[in-house]
Amino acid sequence: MKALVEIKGLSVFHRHSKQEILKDISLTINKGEIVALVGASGSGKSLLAEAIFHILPSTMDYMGKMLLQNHRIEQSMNGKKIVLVPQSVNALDPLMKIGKQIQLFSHDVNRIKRILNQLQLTDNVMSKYPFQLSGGQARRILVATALISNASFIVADEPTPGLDEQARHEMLQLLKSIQSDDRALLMITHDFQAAQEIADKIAVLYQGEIVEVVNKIAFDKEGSKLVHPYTKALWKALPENYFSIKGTSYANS
Ligand SMILES: Nc1ncnc2c1ncn2[C@@H]1O[C@H](COP(=O)(O)OP(=O)(O)OP(=O)(O)O)[C@@H](O)[C@H]1O
Ligand code: NI
Repeated sequence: MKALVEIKGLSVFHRHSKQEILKDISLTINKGEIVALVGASGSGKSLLAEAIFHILPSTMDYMGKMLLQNHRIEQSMNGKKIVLVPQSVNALDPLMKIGKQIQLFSHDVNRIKRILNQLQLTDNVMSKYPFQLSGGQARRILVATALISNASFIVADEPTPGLDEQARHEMLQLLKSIQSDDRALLMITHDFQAAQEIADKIAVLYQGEIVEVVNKIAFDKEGSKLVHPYTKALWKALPENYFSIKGTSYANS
């Protein structure tokens, strides 16, 4: 497989204290691959995305290499070769109608329609302002803009919260469809189940370090190939494992 994105020895730290929040992160994302980044709240998932896009908080800095097809990732690639679906729906411009915001990424009307429909959004969202959307609709618009773009690398920071079961399913299917193009996706998520559903590999971030990269194949019924205790805990917390009856216990211990 060909590497699309390579992150090598990335550290993110506070400028003043030099305290590291992300420590020596290395991760390769191949063409056509979906990689999920999972980890607890505050473990540094969003900062990783912010480092890639050169939008770290001004009090922070990074060291290390980030490459897209062997070229250093530059801020000028944002919204073009690489697109971030930010965690906060506040990222939508409150003063610009949705249609205009989408057209910043593409003018291909058919493509726009198809993707909006796949996300259960009707054309009339185009004439609305962000404040007229529900949280779930706003999140779907953010994802739609990324999918509508021609970016080869998409990072989606928590694309599923606030969606009902049907919308969540549609969202995951649509994210998965990126695979059929020559693109790659890094999906940042709390939702281990979503990661397991669509990702080819899952990188587990724990206290600022990637402690394990799990290939899809390791998700056998027993989760026996999982190494790190944190990954095992995430796996055990999945509903299907929590309720499976093994011997006399209810949890899969
Ligand atoms: N702008 C900022 N200024 C100072 N510290 C920050 C800033 N943004 C994040 N941090 C700190 O960096 C750490 C990692 O934050 P980050 O947002 O990357 O976590 P996360 O894994 O994305 O969490 P969540 O799942 O809640 O989104 C946290 O301890 C947070 O307090
Ligand atoms: Ni985050």
